[in-house]
Amino acid sequence: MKQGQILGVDEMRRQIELSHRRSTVRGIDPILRNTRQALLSPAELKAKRQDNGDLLDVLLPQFEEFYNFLSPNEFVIAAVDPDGYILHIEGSSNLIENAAKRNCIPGYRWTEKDVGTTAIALCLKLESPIQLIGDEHYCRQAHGLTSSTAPVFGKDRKLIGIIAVSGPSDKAHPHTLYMVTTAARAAEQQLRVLRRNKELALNVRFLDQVIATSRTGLIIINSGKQIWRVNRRGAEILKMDNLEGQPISSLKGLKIDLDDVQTRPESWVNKESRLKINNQTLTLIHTVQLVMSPEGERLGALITFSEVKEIYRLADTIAGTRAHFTFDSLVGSCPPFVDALNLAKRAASSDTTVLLQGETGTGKELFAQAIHNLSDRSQNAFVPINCGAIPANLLESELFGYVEGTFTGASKGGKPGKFELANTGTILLDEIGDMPHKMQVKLLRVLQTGEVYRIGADKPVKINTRIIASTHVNLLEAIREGRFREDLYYRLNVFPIAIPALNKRGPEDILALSALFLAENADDPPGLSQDARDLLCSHPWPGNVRELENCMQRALHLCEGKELRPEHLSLSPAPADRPTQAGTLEEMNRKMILDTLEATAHNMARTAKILGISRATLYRKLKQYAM
Ligand SMILES: Nc1ncnc2c1ncn2[C@@H]1O[C@H](COP(=O)(O)OP(=O)(O)OP(=O)(O)O)[C@@H](O)[C@H]1O
Repeated sequence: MKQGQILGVDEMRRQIELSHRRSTVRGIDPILRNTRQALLSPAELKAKRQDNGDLLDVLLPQFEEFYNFLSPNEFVIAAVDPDGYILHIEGSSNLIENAAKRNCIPGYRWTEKDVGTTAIALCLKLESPIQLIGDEHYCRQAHGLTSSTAPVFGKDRKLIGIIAVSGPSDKAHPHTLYMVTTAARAAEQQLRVLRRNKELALNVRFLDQVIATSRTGLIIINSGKQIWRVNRRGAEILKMDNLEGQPISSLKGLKIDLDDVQTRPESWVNKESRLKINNQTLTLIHTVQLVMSPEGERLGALITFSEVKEIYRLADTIAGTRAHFTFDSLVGSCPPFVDALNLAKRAASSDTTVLLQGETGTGKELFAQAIHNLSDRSQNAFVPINCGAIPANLLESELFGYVEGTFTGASKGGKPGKFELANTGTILLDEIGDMPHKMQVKLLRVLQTGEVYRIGADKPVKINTRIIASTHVNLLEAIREGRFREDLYYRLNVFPIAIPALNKRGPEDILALSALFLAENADDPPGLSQDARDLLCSHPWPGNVRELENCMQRALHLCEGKELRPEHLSLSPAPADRPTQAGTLEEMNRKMILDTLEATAHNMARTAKILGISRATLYRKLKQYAM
């Protein structure tokens, strides 16, 4: 027996007979029937009708069709839910009145258990169309009738309802069963369409939400390159509404070649474009992807884009180039240090170029970060670059970037330099005194024009970058020796700030910084013995605060008790005991560097750390001593 198919005559008769036997066994009275037939309250019936709203919406118009062929004075038509409850019945009022006498009205349940053998009960049980004629009904009251029923299936062939038609036996015809079955199939088809429409509407609503709430700008164009949709973020970035319907070429500077996207899709990923919008230049990073139909027809394209400064900000957060230090994190109270702090705070409130001067490790980068963080640019990038540590031939591309195809292997779409990355933010040109002469000329031009040329570019990029330069070198001396351009010096020396060496800051600052580094590196830091304090205050600190920080970290490793003593500090005796001749000191430095390099297997970072100097200083010393 196949679900949903009309049974052969013999099989139908056999099933009717079996049902009669079950009805007898169940003790259903053929005259009175089952007095305990289930009945819904009006509220329950209402709820059931609502639950089966889609089924009724589809079936009721079908019932009207029936009455084109059958008379409402002779036939009633009913919709039944999959539990056997009649949800709706139609026919003339006379017929409905008669049907009511047999409980054949909405709210009553018509399973075999309730009413014995009926077309509804058998259709529920067998999930196949059924026709009962006359005394095939178990109930005598229905003996003059012929009833035809057909199941309606929903998703995954699940029974979702039944159509039932009943009328006088002499008017009925086997065709009635076919009519009911055909109506059930038509209802199923309509329900499928209804379901698909609902799913589609849900998908469209979901997609609309995704597009609208995406934090990336989106433009969808059709195959004729006409803008079809722009999402909220896209309109925000472009500062334009009502772009829909316009050609994509109306965005000046955004060139889209769909044929090229099709043949070389990889070259349309993360491309850079400069758009001219309301007389302003907007730099976008965008990716273009084709949208194709399943048949391979080009429907259009999706353009995803972000403002370049958003990307830089993100890169910056990930690469850790954000400025963390503020003036609150700068420890020191001696007058020259406080003077430097006050000057730096004043510098923060303007956009002037600042020149930080101080020995290595005095905290020049910290000052630069603190200035940036107190300035109006604090929400934008802080980009430091060590001009002394980058090989001369790479420095130009690092600072200014390059355009696509400048050199073999140059990354696709070119690469922005540090000046561009720091646009609307701050660039720190660290170790400016070590900048190669050729680059000094180029830097001077940037300072004069406020524009940078990427290597290979014929057009400049306007930049709005605040410049802080720092140096451990005495620049005036460097000018005298011809190593530094005087014109560049005057451009940089607009707001000079001198950061004092640690040995000029006095015992209070040395001890305050020592306490800070101990607290930063241990949960329960030990105290300093008087001897240790004396030693710290008399040490010359050639590596300044950085050397002190390293010294404290090392001491914490060596000290196991509650008190830090001189032997934990691993500092050489007071400077008075050291040879003072310049040549000897140089030799000692050279030897110390060589020994440490050997001990660390030439690991530059570790060597610099052990010696308490920056890596840049180590490289400089290596160059100086021709090692
Ligand atoms: N006033 C300060 N308060 C707290 N920590 C400081 C202070 N000054 C310097 N430091 C510490 O000293 C270290 C060196 O600072 P920074 O890198 O800014 O020095 P620098 O002068 O830029 O060095 P270089 O010239 O070698 O690049 C930092 O790790 C920082 O933790």
